[in-house]
Amino acid sequence: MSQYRTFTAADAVEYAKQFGGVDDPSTLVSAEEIGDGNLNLVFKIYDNQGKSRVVVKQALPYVRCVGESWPLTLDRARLEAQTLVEHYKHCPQHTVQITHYDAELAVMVMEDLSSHRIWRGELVQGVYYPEASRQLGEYLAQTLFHTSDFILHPHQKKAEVARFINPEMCEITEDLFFNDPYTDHERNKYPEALEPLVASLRHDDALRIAVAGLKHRFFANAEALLHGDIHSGSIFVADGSLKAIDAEFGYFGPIGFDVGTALGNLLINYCGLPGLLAPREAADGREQRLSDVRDVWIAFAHRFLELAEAKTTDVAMAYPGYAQAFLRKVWADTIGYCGTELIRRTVGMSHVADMKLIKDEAMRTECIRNAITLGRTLILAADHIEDVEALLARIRQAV
Ligand SMILES: Nc1ncnc2c1ncn2[C@@H]1O[C@H](COP(=O)(O)OP(=O)(O)O)[C@@H](O)[C@H]1O
Ligand SMILES: CSC[C@H]1O[C@H](OP(=O)(O)O)[C@H](O)[C@@H]1O
Repeated sequence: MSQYRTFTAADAVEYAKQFGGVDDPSTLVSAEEIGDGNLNLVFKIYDNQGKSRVVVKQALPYVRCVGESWPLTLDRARLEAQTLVEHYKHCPQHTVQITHYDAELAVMVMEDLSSHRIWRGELVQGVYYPEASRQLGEYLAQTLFHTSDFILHPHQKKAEVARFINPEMCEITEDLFFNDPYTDHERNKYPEALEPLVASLRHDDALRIAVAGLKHRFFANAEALLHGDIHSGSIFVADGSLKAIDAEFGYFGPIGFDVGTALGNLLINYCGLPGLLAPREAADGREQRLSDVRDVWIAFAHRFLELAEAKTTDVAMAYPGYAQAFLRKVWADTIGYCGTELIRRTVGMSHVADMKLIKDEAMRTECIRNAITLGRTLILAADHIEDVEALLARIRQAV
């Protein structure tokens, strides 16, 4: 018989007293459910001084933002905890620490990051963290390199691919990224005025073939243990600090998917800023986003190459020039997946604050139009954009 029950705040406090790793558990007295994501319950546990001490996160047996009509595997809590534990091993400075996990209850206890703020919230308000993009590139390079064939023994790699098989969560991505926005799906949501543009996506053969290729590589290319949903709402920032959370979509997939998702969210912000801030601040913010895109890629690629040079264990893959050749493919994937993130966040069901918070309806529609147009441009041009400077030029040209 399963022990699973959905936690109340009181259950979360009791659980934290037992498994929170707090010196004096009797000081833990209350909990607040603060989940604002699409899927799970998240409780902050407070002590008798009103200070939050640890976080307890529990998976629900369904998609929170939809309800019980969309059941979802509880095993996602295991996948999230194990992905974050694995990433923490390779990049502790930029990964939230998971201190306890329970499969039966689909619960994990983690480090409280109340001293940080969710990056998306800061980006929409125009608050700039100059080190965040470089730190994100570092997180991506360390976690993706150290879980790839460059370094893992082939037997270990295959065992890891099996441990992180994540079919139900991958199916959500497969549908929401690569199917829904390109079909007339009931989950899609976009301003009526954009119907002709959205309809044109469905009938664009070159686009549909490029998206099919990206989906095929998402199915087939087990290159590294991805975070699987590394958007700006899954990243906490503070002065000089960045921490990734929320890795329940973790599985072995194409490296460019993680890098592209990260860049895609910076570019959604780039497209939304004119509707969020006054003209001068919006222009400055857009320049910062472009330099963030450059910094993420450069930090990622430099560190990945450095690690490949120093630590590659496979004889064939260690041959001089191979890592550079591999990164050229990752670059093309990155641009393509970045484009699909822009489109799925504006045409599909999972909209984000960078667009939702734009008050003026006409302006919001224009910003969404720009994001869709940019997404399409990037998917179509992915194999032809030489380097990051050429990418920035394309973005400026497109919107
Ligand atoms: N370790 C943490 N410390 C403090 N707050 C957290 C922590 N983890 C999550 N949160 C808060 O809970 C919210 C939802 O968490 P998230 O992991 O994104 O849930 P979901 O899986 O439902 O998307 C975050 O946006 C953040 O505000
Ligand atoms: C039906 S899940 C939709 C969407 O929600 C996830 O995001 P988060 O867990 O950060 O709220 C993920 O991006 C999914 O694609």
